[in-house]
Amino acid sequence: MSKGKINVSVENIFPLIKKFLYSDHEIFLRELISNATDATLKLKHLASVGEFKGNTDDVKIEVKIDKEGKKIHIIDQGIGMSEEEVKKYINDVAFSGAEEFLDKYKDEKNQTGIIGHFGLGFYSAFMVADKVELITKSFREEDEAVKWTCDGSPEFTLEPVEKKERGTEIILHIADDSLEFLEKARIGDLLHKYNKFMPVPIKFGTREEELPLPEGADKDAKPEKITVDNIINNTTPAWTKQPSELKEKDYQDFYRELYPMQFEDPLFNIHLNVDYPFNLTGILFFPKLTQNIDIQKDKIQLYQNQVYVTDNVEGIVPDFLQMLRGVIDSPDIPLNVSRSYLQADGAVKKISSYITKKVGEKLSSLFKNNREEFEKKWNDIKIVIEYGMLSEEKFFDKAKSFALYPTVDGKYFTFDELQEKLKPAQTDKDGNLVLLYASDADEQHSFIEEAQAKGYEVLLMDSPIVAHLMQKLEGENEKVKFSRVDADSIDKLIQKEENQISKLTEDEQNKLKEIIEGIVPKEKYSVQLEALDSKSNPFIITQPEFLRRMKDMQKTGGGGFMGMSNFPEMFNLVVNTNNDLMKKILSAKSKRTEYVNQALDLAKLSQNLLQGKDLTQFIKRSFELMS
Ligand SMILES: Nc1ncnc2c1ncn2[C@@H]1O[C@H](COP(=O)(O)OP(=O)(O)OP(=O)(O)O)[C@@H](O)[C@H]1O
Repeated sequence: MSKGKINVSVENIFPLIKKFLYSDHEIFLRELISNATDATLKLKHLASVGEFKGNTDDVKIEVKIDKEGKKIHIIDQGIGMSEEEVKKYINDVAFSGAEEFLDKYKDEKNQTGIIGHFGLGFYSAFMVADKVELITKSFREEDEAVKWTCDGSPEFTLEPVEKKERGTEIILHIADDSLEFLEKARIGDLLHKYNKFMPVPIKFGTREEELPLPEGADKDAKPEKITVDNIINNTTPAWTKQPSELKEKDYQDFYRELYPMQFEDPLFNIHLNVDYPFNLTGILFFPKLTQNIDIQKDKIQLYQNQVYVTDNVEGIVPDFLQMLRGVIDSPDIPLNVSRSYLQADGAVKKISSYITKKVGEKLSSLFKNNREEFEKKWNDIKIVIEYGMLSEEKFFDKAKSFALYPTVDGKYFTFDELQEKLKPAQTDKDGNLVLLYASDADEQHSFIEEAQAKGYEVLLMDSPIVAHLMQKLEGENEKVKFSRVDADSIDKLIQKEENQISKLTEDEQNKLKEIIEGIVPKEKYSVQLEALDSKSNPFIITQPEFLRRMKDMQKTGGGGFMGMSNFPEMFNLVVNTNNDLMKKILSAKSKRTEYVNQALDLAKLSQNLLQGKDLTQFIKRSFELMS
């Protein structure tokens, strides 16, 4: 037996490991299984080039819990190590790796969000164990098996040991503060979280399996049961295959495998596959999204060579695509660095723009190949696309060809089509194309009807960030204006000629204004007389487009409009001087106030603004006016 002292600058590195990585103790299992996987894949590689002659078909990794003995065993059948290799790799390399890692970690301990904790490797075992044994036999027949033992101090022992099978067994003597890891359920969860797609089969206990009944067996015959290895992972998940090998069903099945609690099918998927200038594979799914852009639980998962790292893909996947689901796997993403570094990293930037490009291409081909289907999906994908158009200039350019603007009656236009088809009817006297829209087809029903009666199209723009998008589109297209149908009377929204003729004389108009202002609450309504079509409603309540849009934008985080949401609710009361009611108001003696209030309440009613006491009064007054 030989004894030695690990050459380290810190007297005792292990308490440090524990302290710094306190919250992440669980990663020891991922690290040790990754090492076992590497050792197995190396052996397979040697076999493929003829340097190893044995059979590597059924090699696996086993994780065993010995609850009574307070031990966890991780056993592989990989290349193993000779005595010299243990000295070199475990005492020197692994240790320097751990030390280097801690150095980095110390510097960045105040920076939140280090992704994964790669680079710690073998010594992470000491986060949960107070003694670690490593028993290993190299694939080279002539090398003797050795056992390395270390109790957490820099001293270790190395001695020959009896071991016939090739490979490495790590025995963790679990420390008293980590006994949770002796629970089968805890280890089962960890294996499921980190290892469910690793490339080498991982055995964790056994399970019973029923054999199929022989042909012609009795109806009541019980199938025979056998005990088989409980393999916890799928070694060839869908993203590791070529798109040509996969059918739609395979993608759907993989979605279920990733998110067993999702019952709705994804709308479509995007298979990512590049090897130059960086390596990246993965599958992204477009889920059905609702109005709700709340943070969701099932997120995109990041893997490195099939090892789960994190589901925080900030910086790697562009913001607007973080509402998608799926997997990305890349060995080229630096994992043990802070996020600010990540965002500045050239490779990572390229990955992010590659993903954006791929998503754009997929959407564009879906639109071109089957517009009808695309239109059906629009409502579920629009938030992602609109958000993308606002946040990524390149995506905005790409999305111009497939972003859709639906009308309240179910027609879909692209922006180009809107301009082409609506221009003749909806251009105002100043040459602006006015695009009318509603945010709620029921609430703005009477306004929509007025617009449609004039032959105008009304778009339905109801997603939460659409105000920002309209702002951007107007910025890019000088002669295009968006206007909500209830922002003014329809003749004012698309004003065709300069002066409309009023049936009232100027004196009458002044008098009318005075009367109405004396009755309606001043702080709420600004009274505007307009000579509209005599068939148009007498009173119309509107909220100026600018004011309302700024408020909408502020709700969803628009810069520069601070304080807008505190702005008092203010409306325009458009009074149609050509409606016959005005004559009645002017000449009425006894019922003037009632007429004005009645007309005001009706205008409120059509805007869904009549409630509570006002509604009760309205009903009462209506009956009185009838009697
Ligand atoms: N199960 C194993 N079988 C064979 N060799 C192993 C095994 N575990 C560790 N080693 C050797 O010990 C070395 C150090 O392991 P360690 O986990 O500390 O770092 P690493 O795997 O090289 O890198 P990483 O920091 O990514 O984990 C490995 O490179 C490998 O040569």
